[in-house]
Amino acid sequence: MKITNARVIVCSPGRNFVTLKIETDEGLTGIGDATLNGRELSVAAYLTEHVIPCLIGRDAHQIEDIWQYLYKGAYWRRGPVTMTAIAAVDTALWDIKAKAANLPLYQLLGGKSRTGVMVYGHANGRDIEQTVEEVLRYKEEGYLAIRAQSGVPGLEKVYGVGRGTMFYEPADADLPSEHDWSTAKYLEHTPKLFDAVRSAVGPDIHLLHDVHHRLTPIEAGRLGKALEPFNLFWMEDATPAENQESFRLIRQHTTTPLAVGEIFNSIWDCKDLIENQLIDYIRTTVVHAGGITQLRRIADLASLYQVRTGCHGATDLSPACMGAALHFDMWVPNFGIQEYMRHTEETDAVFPHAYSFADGMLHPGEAPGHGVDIDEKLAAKYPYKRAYLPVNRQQHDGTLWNW
Ligand SMILES: O=C(O)[C@@H](O)[C@@H](O)[C@H](O)[C@H](O)CO
Ligand SMILES: [Mg+2]
Repeated sequence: MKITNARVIVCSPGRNFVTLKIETDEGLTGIGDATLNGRELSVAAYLTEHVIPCLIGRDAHQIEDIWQYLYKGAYWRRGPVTMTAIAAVDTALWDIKAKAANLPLYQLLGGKSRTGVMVYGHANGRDIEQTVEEVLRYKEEGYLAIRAQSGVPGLEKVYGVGRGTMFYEPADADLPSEHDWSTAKYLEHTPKLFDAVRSAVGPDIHLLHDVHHRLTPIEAGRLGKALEPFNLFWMEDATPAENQESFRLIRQHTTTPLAVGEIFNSIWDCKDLIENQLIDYIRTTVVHAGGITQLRRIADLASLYQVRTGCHGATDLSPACMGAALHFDMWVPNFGIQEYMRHTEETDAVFPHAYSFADGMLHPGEAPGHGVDIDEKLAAKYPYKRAYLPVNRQQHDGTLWNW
């Protein structure tokens, strides 16, 4: 089955998405997500200018060979742009292979290992009271796991707290907006938030929190320790992960489980943290970590050390990524949890999909392939709009900080 054509579709149904569509001489097509939030057009150009010409005429079934060809053949290995582009090709090819077999993708990976994919929803509010209300709303909707983020007194805007409540979308401006940050205020507030949330929601719901890279290692150790009484499922991205040794320091101070990896793009970024058992959950997902082909390798490595998966699933990852991730989640033996930040209705309409939510779980559906398509006519009605994630500056002197 030969690849006859491939093209990049950029659209903005409420937010920007980049999608790769591959066509074959047998009439089968597949799609893959290629969205890199705030840097979208770099991946679109990488695919159009440098990858697509190399795909035409290749056997669509040779997924592994094409992966190696794009990875080793680029000479310049790894990096978010390259790996997102490779992921898009890989996802589209797995979609095609599963359609050719007339099977849902999870069957090709090894079949179902569970009845559904446990997800965590995002509860956020401007203060503790509103966040507690939101957590209870998610519980009411059947969620088994809930991430809680709240506004911090004295800070105007913080990561994780949006304009509306059900749909959180941080990319919001033609140029990056600038927020104030105060570690002291955040550290003072967050244990109080989880004290209130845990007593309102009871012991059975899994609670999660995303620190979003904003603490130093020793501050992260202190927060993890302070949160121990509230029994978190995980504390995510407690400190920036370029210096992975720093996780050793956090580990020495807390038994709160640690999750890392949504911004990693290769197995090499994950290796030391996993092998040294410095984390409990690995957050890489299909789109930014080289597709299904590499994600399986990361998960297999993680399984040797009892590290479980927790795929990233924010709104800037398109339904095509979510669909593929859910098939992976159905199969992967060391599954932990899947993030589920709901897309808007406009996005869902552009990407018709077979997955659905019921009783705290997502189900990938039984459609052949990964079960997600793109309505190109509808997509064309939503042209690309430049948008960026915000940046943080220290409140007292304006020093640029992590957002
Ligand atoms: O855990 C998460 O979902 C995040 O950290 C994301 O919201 C992240 O900020 C975005 O994916 C950035 O594009
Ligand atoms: Mg995160």
